[in-house]
Amino acid sequence: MTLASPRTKNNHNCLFTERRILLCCAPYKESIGVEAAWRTRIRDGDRLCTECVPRGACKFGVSVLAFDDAAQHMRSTILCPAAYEGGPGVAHGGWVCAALDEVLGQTVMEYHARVVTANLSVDFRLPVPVGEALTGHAWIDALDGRKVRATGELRLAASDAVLARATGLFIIIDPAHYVRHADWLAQQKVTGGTA
Ligand SMILES: CCCCCCCCCC(=O)SCCNC(=O)CCNC(=O)[C@H](O)C(C)(C)COP(=O)(O)OP(=O)(O)OC[C@H]1O[C@@H](n2cnc3c(N)ncnc32)[C@H](O)[C@@H]1OP(=O)(O)O
Repeated sequence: MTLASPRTKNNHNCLFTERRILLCCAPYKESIGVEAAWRTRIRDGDRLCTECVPRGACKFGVSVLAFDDAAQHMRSTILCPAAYEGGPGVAHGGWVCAALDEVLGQTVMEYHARVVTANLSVDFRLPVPVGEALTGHAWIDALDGRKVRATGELRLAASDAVLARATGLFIIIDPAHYVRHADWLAQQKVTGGTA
């Protein structure tokens, strides 16, 4: 498959910022190994964490997202950056949790609404190599009011071996969530990082 074809553009409202975003198809499907039916979105600015927005990329190395809408299943390409090396050549467990949080969270937000993670349970099955192509998989298990449960896996792209698995509980938040937090924090006599 040639990757040189221009992106197919669709206007779409970003769930978080209400900005118009692009849903992009085709260019990187091959890298993620997805069938043509999967809808692929390149992460060029939409639904990134606040600190990642200026650089237009996820700091944890979660890049292309592809969706099987019928199954509410997401696949993503992931590479553990060298900065998150823990043991020699392998990822720090904190990065594994962060990457799975990202993969599950993106899936829940794609199919439901803006959420925060209330609970994440991770099984570390095998060490995760740094700088090696990985895939993230996640799917929705259940929706119950504001609670969304999802499961996800981090796999080695070369063999599809499952390296880590997580289940998560995500809570749908309203637009005032972070305003309430800022108000709460203002009452806590915080010092802005000084001891
Ligand atoms: C924008 C780009 C995003 C890219 C994707 C990244 C995804 C990553 C997402 C994250 O990592 S978010 C950061 C980590 N998470 C947090 O900081 C959340 C901190 N916790 C909270 O803000 C609040 O505790 C929370 C919003 C989760 C809940 O508070 P609320 O006051 O809104 O709800 P409430 O406490 O009434 O709980 C609602 C329901 O959830 C249940 N619940 C809440 N936390 C729970 C918990 N930990 N375990 C089990 N159940 C829980 C709770 O029992 C209740 O169930 P019922 O409706 O059946 O009564």
